[in-house]
Amino acid sequence: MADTRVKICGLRTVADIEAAAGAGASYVGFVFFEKSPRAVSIAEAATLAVEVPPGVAKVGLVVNADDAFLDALTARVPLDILQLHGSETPERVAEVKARYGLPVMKAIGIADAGDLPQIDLYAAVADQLLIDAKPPKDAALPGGNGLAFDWTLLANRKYWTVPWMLAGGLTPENVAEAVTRTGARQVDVSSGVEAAPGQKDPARITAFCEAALT
Ligand SMILES: O=C(O)c1ccccc1NCC(=O)[C@H](O)[C@H](O)COP(=O)(O)O
Repeated sequence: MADTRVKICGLRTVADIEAAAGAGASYVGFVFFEKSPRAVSIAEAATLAVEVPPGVAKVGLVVNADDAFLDALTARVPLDILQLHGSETPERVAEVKARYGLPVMKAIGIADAGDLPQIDLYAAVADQLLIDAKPPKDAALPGGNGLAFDWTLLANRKYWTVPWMLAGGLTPENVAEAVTRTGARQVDVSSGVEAAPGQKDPARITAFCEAALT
């Protein structure tokens, strides 16, 4: 799977960035959602962004963010991609893309076949899609819950008109199987490479990248 691309999400320290970039990740994600154990402030992300080597894309993850927040974020942090991880409509995705001039990745939660039509809807407006597990109804977080969805739902629809990433409950132990089953060319992980919520484990980051990239 030498051409697979990896995103490590929820980085909070320089050591996290070094581990992700050193292991061959193509994307690093910063979470701007206060309730998350992985949350960083705009000021913290501005400091971290400087440490990201060229060639590694900096992704800013927001949840139903308004223009005031996005104005402040994009003014301070040199992001390469905005990841919209809330209930943003296709119209809002198009608006964000036009206003900030950055590629937009829309996260889509999947629990069953009834969720699949959303993928085509958002593929028409987003630059990339992140196909993730739908959070449980009582979940505190809209993502980063370490839950996988039924990968066979994607088995007959491997390709959309825009690039996509597989996310949700991926780990060093299951990522190779997930790639084989879904045909994903890009994978995203957060809790699967942590020692505790919000605390990345460099050894698990390395193991995840090795499993996904070799
Ligand atoms: O990670 C979070 O804390 C988070 C908070 C709010 C919205 C989204 C969040 N994470 C989204 C991601 O991009 C995760 O990497 C993705 O959901 C997969 O997470 P996991 O199942 O823990 O690998």
